[in-house]
Amino acid sequence: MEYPGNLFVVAAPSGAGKSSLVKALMELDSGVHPSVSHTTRAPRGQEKHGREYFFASQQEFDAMVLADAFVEWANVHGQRYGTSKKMIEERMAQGSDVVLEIDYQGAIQIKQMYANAVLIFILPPSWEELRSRLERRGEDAPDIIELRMQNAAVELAQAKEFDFVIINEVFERALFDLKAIVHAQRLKYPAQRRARADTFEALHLA
Ligand SMILES: Nc1ncnc2c1ncn2[C@@H]1O[C@H](COP(=O)(O)OP(=O)(O)OP(=O)(O)O)[C@@H](O)[C@H]1O
Ligand SMILES: Nc1nc2c(ncn2[C@@H]2O[C@H](COP(=O)(O)O)[C@@H](O)[C@H]2O)c(=O)[nH]1
Repeated sequence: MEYPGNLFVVAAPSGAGKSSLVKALMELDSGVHPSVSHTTRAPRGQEKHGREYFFASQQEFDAMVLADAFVEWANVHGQRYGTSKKMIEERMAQGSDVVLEIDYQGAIQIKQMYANAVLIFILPPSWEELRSRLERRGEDAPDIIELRMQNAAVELAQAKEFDFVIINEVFERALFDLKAIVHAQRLKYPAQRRARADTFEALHLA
């Protein structure tokens, strides 16, 4: 089914900067809305239930899997994470663009379900910088950082499966690339060209 809203999937190894980029994009563009995932991991820092994630017990997560409530879910860094089908389909049906910050396994499942979804992979500029961003963020214990660095090797090998790759070295440059992808996608399908409908009419392309 084709919805009036677009679906963007942003994946990256932990620490590459996807949350920072998506947050900055949403501050600039009120047409892009996040999907809040469910996870079995515990909240960290200032995270709030319903804002960063819906924090679920193993039993609650199992029940959602059984009820077919997730459009995708995966095991990531030893925890389970999933995207609610109802949340994203309602938003896209209303004409909102939805952005998912999920791992590569989820991204591949999403592309199988929604052929028009745009898959974007964020690369760090180097392994050293990836580790140092995880350390500087100061939210994960050393053993968790080690696990995330090991998983990053597997994740980076999946970048070639994505529609676009952005290198997040200079933050503003990476944000510019992300904005350009979003704007270009909005012009692609007739139902999504509202912002420049006048141009398409003038060119007899409406
Ligand atoms: N271009 C950049 N240059 C320097 N630091 C950056 C850049 N982009 C993001 N950061 C910093 O790197 C850290 C990791 O970024 P962020 O939390 O956005 O990563 P993430 O990919 O969303 O990680 P996770 O998957 O674990 O949530 C943060 O402290 C962020 O401020
Ligand atoms: N497949 C999915 N992956 C998800 C989802 N929500 C988040 N994630 C990914 O998990 C890791 C770790 O996140 P963190 O918040 O614990 O640092 C990261 O790669 C996320 O993108 C989801 O719904 N599905």
